[in-house]
Amino acid sequence: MEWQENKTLKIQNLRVDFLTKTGTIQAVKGVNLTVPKGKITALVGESGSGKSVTSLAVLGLLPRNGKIVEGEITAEGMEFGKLSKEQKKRWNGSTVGMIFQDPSASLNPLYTVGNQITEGIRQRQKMKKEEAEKLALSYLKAVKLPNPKQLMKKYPFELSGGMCQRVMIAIAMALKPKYLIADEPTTALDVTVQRQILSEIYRMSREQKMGILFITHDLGVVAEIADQVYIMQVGEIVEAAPVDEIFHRPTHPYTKKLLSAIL
Ligand SMILES: Nc1ncnc2c1ncn2[C@@H]1O[C@H](COP(=O)(O)OP(=O)(O)OP(=O)(O)O)[C@@H](O)[C@H]1O
Ligand code: NI
Repeated sequence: MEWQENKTLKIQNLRVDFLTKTGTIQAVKGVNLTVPKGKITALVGESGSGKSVTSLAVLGLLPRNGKIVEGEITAEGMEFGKLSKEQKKRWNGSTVGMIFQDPSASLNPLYTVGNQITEGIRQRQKMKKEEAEKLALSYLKAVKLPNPKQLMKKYPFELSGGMCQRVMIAIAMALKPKYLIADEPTTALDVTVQRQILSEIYRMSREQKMGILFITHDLGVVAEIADQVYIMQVGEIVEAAPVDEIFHRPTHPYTKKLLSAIL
């Protein structure tokens, strides 16, 4: 798959090791991945294959014992490894945004929902508080959260998991990152909410030309929204192809196994 350089988030030969008491774990072993703008790229693989570690590495958010030992991550003409501390802060959020697997862990428990979205908006563009609040309200409406006005005054602990997840998506929309990594964003949500979130994510990719890396176990979801698919197994990408090819002409035995499990 060929994509224009300046319109992709590119991960090249990424290796991530974890140091543990019992030795070194090679969690990611030379991953190559290209996420083009305006499209949805799915990253699929069994539990423990290194999907979350790959995305945390892209954001510079690896746990303390994790280390990028090799590789390059580039977007918008910048190479992540060469950025200053300040630039890395900006990269995280405005170049690449993330919706985490566990939404309760990614919202700040000390601030109201309204505060968190409004601050996100004002970080990105200078505007009066009232204006930012209006905009925040419109993003909460866009993710179909009920009673958005009251919701603005609530703290994360007052919300369900599904609501937190939608708030995270609203924040991602407000920050308008060039790329968004969504790590299992709809696991543990009921089906109706799941559908709404998927269609919001799809809309962001098309309308805002956002490049989305969508991590999931669910091949049904992949078939529905992804443009291209990467299959990961024990720290490596074993197959990469446009979505139709993966479903109709899988080449790797592991991909075939995954597909046979859902058919
Ligand atoms: N802090 C850590 N210390 C040691 N090993 C870790 C650490 N974090 C992750 N790992 C290891 O890295 C590997 C990849 O984990 P990762 O969370 O990326 O898997 P995943 O593909 O996201 O799985 P899941 O689908 O369950 O979310 C696993 O073997 C895991 O044990
Ligand atoms: Ni994960």
